[in-house]
Amino acid sequence: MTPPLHPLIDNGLKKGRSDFPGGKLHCHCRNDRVEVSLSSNVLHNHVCGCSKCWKPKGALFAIIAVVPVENVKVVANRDKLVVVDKSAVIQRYACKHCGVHLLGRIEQDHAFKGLDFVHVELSDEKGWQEPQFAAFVSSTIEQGFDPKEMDGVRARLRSLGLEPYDALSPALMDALSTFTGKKLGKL
Ligand SMILES: N[C@@H](CCC(=O)N[C@@H](CS)C(=O)NCC(=O)O)C(=O)O
Ligand SMILES: [Zn+2]
Ligand SMILES: [Zn+2]
Repeated sequence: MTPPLHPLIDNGLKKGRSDFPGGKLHCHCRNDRVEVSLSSNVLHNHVCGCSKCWKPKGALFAIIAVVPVENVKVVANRDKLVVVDKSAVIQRYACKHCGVHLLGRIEQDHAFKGLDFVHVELSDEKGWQEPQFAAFVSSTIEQGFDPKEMDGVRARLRSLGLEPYDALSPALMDALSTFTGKKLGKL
């Protein structure tokens, strides 16, 4: 028995719609919810096992995607947002009351600058791009997950169509290395 991975995928993946126009994300507060409006669908949606991405209680993975910053707008209760770790590459803005991460932004020179990181499960709308792969799978061990159970977790991810990686997907790793190669003048 594999443990719950994430409520959005535990009962199988639901495919998104290519014509999905975006929607609103909101935090988990009962009142005065922080709201973020996205004016497009997301890209590169994936599950992430790292310790920094916000995940719902009991889930082994986060589900996280990117969206161009110009398509992202905080539309309600922005004053409740705080940066979780100012030293991180991704500045993750969390609701200081419920702890949910509403968006992650990269301010420094970086391959992914210009893309915000968001969790589509914070939306009531259906049609968001479904997860495409699993990232930072081995990082779950750092948070206490039994290394002996990793084969089962990877098999379960594969059965859902989510190829497991211990960093990002090859395409995203290539994008990061292309950026570095150019910066170093090697490309
Ligand atoms: N093993 C580390 C990996 C952390 C990590 O590198 N996370 C990736 C995926 S979200 C990243 O890009 N982090 C940049 C950041 O957190 O700013 C952990 O679990 O904390
Ligand atoms: Zn909240
Ligand atoms: Zn992560």
